[in-house]
Amino acid sequence: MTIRVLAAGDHFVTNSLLIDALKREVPGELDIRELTLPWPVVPFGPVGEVKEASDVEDELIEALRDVEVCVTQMAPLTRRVLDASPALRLFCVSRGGPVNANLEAATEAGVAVTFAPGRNAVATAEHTLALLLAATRRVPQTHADLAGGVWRGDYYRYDMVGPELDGSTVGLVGYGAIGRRVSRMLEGFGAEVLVYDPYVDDVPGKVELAELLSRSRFVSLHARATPETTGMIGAAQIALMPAGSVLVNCARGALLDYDALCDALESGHLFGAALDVFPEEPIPAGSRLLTTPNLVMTPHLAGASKETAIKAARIVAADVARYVRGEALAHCANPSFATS
Ligand SMILES: NC(=O)c1ccc[n+]([C@@H]2O[C@H](COP(=O)([O-])OP(=O)(O)OC[C@H]3O[C@@H](n4cnc5c(N)ncnc54)[C@H](O)[C@@H]3O)[C@@H](O)[C@H]2O)c1
Ligand SMILES: O=C(O)[C@H](O)COP(=O)(O)O
Repeated sequence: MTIRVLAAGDHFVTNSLLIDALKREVPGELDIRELTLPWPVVPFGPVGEVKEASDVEDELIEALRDVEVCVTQMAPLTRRVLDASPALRLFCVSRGGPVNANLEAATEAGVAVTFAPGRNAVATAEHTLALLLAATRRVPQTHADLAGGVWRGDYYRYDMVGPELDGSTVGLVGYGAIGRRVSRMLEGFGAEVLVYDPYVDDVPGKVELAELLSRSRFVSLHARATPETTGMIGAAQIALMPAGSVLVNCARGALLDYDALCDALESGHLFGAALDVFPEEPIPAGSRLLTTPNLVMTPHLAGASKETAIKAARIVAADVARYVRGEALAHCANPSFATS
């Protein structure tokens, strides 16, 4: 039996990556169609022109005609798309969460939704370390000095450079795929790692949040944005961090009070901070973040790498293979859904 599959790729997880992975992982005959989506479709962070999900629904509905399986990063699985696509049984999202799928509607329609946890853990962890070190070693500021023709000697003043990682305590808030990877990297730097994550057990260094904050010279956020984690690091929490500490957020803007962070950088309580994610993306013109001292920022790109895209395609294709073989799906997101 031939299964009709739609590869709905974009410029990150491309159709060619999705199709290569399907051909490698999935047994039997596939009839693969392709749709290339604009980047991004909401609700992903902005790169280039942002399209509303409703703008691509019509194209998607047309491409999904008689299609049983769809593999994609961005395609919006809305109630309207589901209603118009009765042949669809499996929708595989190559992201850390199936954020572009209406799970409730998909479950009602009998469509299994999968996702690709951990596919960007290495890229995000490496970027976290890059930002942490850039903020601590003042890399952007010293580069800007040099580019401006200034060779400053005062970086040899002890108060101008941050603490060494070796022998320092680093607090990780959130100990999932990325937090664990960062922890492994920090071992190589000789740092002591503390962890706050109420949902993991048996982790060496697990402490309560207040203890983590008050003992850590570096704090890095790696929890998902949930009602519980929203605003979890505000002025009171930053005040607990030792003077001269460094705070990094490569997780989600919602976790952190950015005004409180700017206050702590301006007062000098924090030595530095580094951010890859923001409450509003792109950062609006005139934002205080753009003029706050000792802040290193990148435009929500921590998870981006060629390897992330390849792993993402492989993870979703492996679940398509399980579906074809009638096995339980490894990363099924539907609550109380029969996964085989
Ligand atoms: N900047 C980027 O490009 C980028 C890329 C990938 C992921 N992310 C973000 O990084 C974060 C971590 O991603 P991940 O793949 O490791 O996710 P994950 O789901 O593997 O891990 C998240 C961890 O957060 C923990 N957690 C939940 N509630 C918590 C709480 N109240 N306090 C502390 N920890 C809590 C969970 O138990 C889990 O261990 C997410 O916010 C994700 O959206 C950002
Ligand atoms: O920020 C990304 O690449 C994204 O932040 C991915 O996040 P996700 O793991 O929630 O898809």
